[in-house]
Amino acid sequence: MANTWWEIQILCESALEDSVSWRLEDFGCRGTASESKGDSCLVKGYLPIFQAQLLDLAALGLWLQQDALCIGLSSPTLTWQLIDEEDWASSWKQYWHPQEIGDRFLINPAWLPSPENYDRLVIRLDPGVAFGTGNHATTQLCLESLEMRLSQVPKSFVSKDAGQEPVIIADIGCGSGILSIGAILLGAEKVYAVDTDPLAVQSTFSNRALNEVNPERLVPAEGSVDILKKLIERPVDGIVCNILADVIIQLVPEISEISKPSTWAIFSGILVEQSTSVVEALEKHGWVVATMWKRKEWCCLNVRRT
Ligand SMILES: C[S@@+](CC[C@H](N)C(=O)[O-])C[C@H]1O[C@@H](n2cnc3c(N)ncnc32)[C@H](O)[C@@H]1O
Repeated sequence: MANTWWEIQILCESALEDSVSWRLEDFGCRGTASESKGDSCLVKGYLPIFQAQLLDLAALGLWLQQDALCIGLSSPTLTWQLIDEEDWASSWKQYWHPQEIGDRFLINPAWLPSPENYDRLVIRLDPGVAFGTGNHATTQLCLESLEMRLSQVPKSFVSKDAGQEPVIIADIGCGSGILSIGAILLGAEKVYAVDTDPLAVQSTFSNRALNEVNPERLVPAEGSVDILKKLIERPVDGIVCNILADVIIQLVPEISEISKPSTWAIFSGILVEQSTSVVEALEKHGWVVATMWKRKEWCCLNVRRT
C-alpha cells in the first residue's frame, strides 16, 4: 500500500479547469494533468494514499461545487480510484511535455535529454513532486516577471568584479524550486527557498541537483518567512512569492521585515477579484504596485518599496 496513490478525476466545464487544478494542488496533490473534452475538461490529480481519506475526498467535492457555483458554472463531477506508483508515473509522462515560458525559459521533464545548442535557459524538473511544473499561469507569470527584474544582472558570476552588488533572492513557497532555479539561471547570486511542506523542500533539493546548481547558491529550508529571517545575512534584493492571496496578506508584515528600500517583490497566486485586498495589505506596509499582469483568472503583482 505504501506505493499506492489516489487518482482523483474531475470532469468540469473548461472555464473551471484552472481553479480545479489549483484546488487539487492546494489539497496536496503531487501533480495534476488535464485533457480537453470539447467544452469540458478532465482534470486528474494524484495524491499518496496516506494523505487523504474518503471523507477528505468528499469534502474536496463540496469545495469544488462551491467554486463552480461562485462563478456561475455547473457542478463538476468528481470520481476517484486507487492506482499503483507505476501507473501514476506513466500517466504523468503522457501529459507533461517540454514547455517554453516567456522569452528565456524552457521547462524540460527530467526524463528527456536537455536540448543542445538551444537559445533558452533550460530548467529540468521531476514532476513526481510538489507544485511547480510551469504549467500553471501563476508560475509562468512569476518566471516572466523574474526575466524582467533580472534582465540587468550579468549572466555569469562576474558581478562582484564588475562592482555590481550580487543579487540575493527569497523564494517563499518554493514548491518544486522552479522559480529559484529560474532566478539562478538569470544570474541571481543566491536564492533562499522556503516552503512549509517538507515534500516541497525535498523536491527543491532534488531539482537543485538535477539542474547542477551549486548548493551554496540555492538554499532550501522548511518553514516560511520566520526561517528566512534566521537564514539571510542581509535584507534581500528580491522576493518571489507564489502562494494564495489570503496567505500573502498574512505574510506581508513579516516579508516587509526582510526587505530594504531597494527591494522588489513579485506576488502571484492571486485571483483577479482578490487583487484589491492584496494591494491594500501591501500598501499598508510600504509597498507600491508597479505593474499587475493578468493571465486567465490569475494576476501577478510586481511591487517595490515606497
Ligand atoms: C502555488 S505553490 C508555488 C510553487 C512554485 N513556487 C511555483 O511558482 O510554481 C505554493 C507553495 O507555497 C507553499 N506554502 C503555502 N503556505 C506557505 C507559507 N505560509 N509559507 C511558505 N510556503 C507556503 C505550499 O506548500 C506550496 O508548495
